Amino acid sequence: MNILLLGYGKMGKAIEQIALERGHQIAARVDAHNRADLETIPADAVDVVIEFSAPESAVDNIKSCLQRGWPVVCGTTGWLSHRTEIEQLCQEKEGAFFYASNYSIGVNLFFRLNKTLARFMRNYPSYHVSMTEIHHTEKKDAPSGTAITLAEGVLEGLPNKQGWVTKEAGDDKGSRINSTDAVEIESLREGTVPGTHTVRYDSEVDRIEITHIAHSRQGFALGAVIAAEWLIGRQGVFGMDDLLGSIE
Ligand SMILES: NC(=O)C1=CN([C@@H]2O[C@H](COP(=O)(O)OP(=O)(O)OC[C@H]3O[C@@H](n4cnc5c(N)ncnc54)[C@H](O)[C@@H]3O)[C@@H](O)[C@H]2O)C=CC1
Ligand SMILES: O=C(O)C1=N[C@H](C(=O)O)C[C@H](O)C1
Repeated sequence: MNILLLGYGKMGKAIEQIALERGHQIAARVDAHNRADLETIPADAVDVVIEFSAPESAVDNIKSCLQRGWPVVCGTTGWLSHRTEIEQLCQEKEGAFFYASNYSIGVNLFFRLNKTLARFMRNYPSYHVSMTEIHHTEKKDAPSGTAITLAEGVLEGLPNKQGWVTKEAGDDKGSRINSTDAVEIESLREGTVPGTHTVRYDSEVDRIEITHIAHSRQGFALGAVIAAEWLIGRQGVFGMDDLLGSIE
């Protein structure tokens, strides 16, 4: 397939390498400096777009591609307040849009483990749930998209919790509630860490915790290419549960 890489930074380059290894072609590489080129690329030169750019550019990028009739696989985080708008545009254009806060298969297994653990903990209110995510110092958004998905999974299993809050300031980005009623998320930025997520349940006497550690960006990149292969020929709005469900 002919892939348009929209955003050619750390992830764009990792995706290019895996796409070439899997026998695909790169139709174009569009980054901030040549963003205007997007409008000049012939529509039939592109089978699918893989968009990994920045929180402030993702929405415009996705809209431009859906307007051109291109299927879009998006991994950019930090723009989800516009999700409904994008999903409506996709339906209106009869297009195809795939989003995941994390394309790694391992993280998606971890998402399922997290939901199961949260259901187990429902009857043990003496445990306080909190999360920590660690990423490289270039990361623009906090908490990470993955941490937000994990928090949503915890909230599904623990109906008494009322939202998530960022730990440092208590100035939540999810909902304005007391942190004892909420899932606390701590965001740390260290060196070149690709992505580490921990969910923990602490009581007076012990702690239960689960951690996913990405050793590199390879897992994210491979998942994004597999999602692009899967998306071609489909119409609608999709996520990793659709993809994994279809290959289980
Ligand atoms: N869903 C997932 O599995 C993963 C998501 N991410 C997310 O992907 C995004 C990109 O991550 P990285 O590649 O590490 O960042 P990066 O900063 O290395 O690369 C982003 C690139 O986008 C470019 N860019 C900025 N504005 C643009 C525009 N208007 N059009 C096209 N390109 C533009 C930048 O110049 C830069 O080269 C982030 O939001 C990150 O959180 C990262 C890893 C995995
Ligand atoms: O910015 C990153 O690097 C990553 N971003 C994603 C997120 O916000 O969850 C996924 C991964 O953790 C790496």
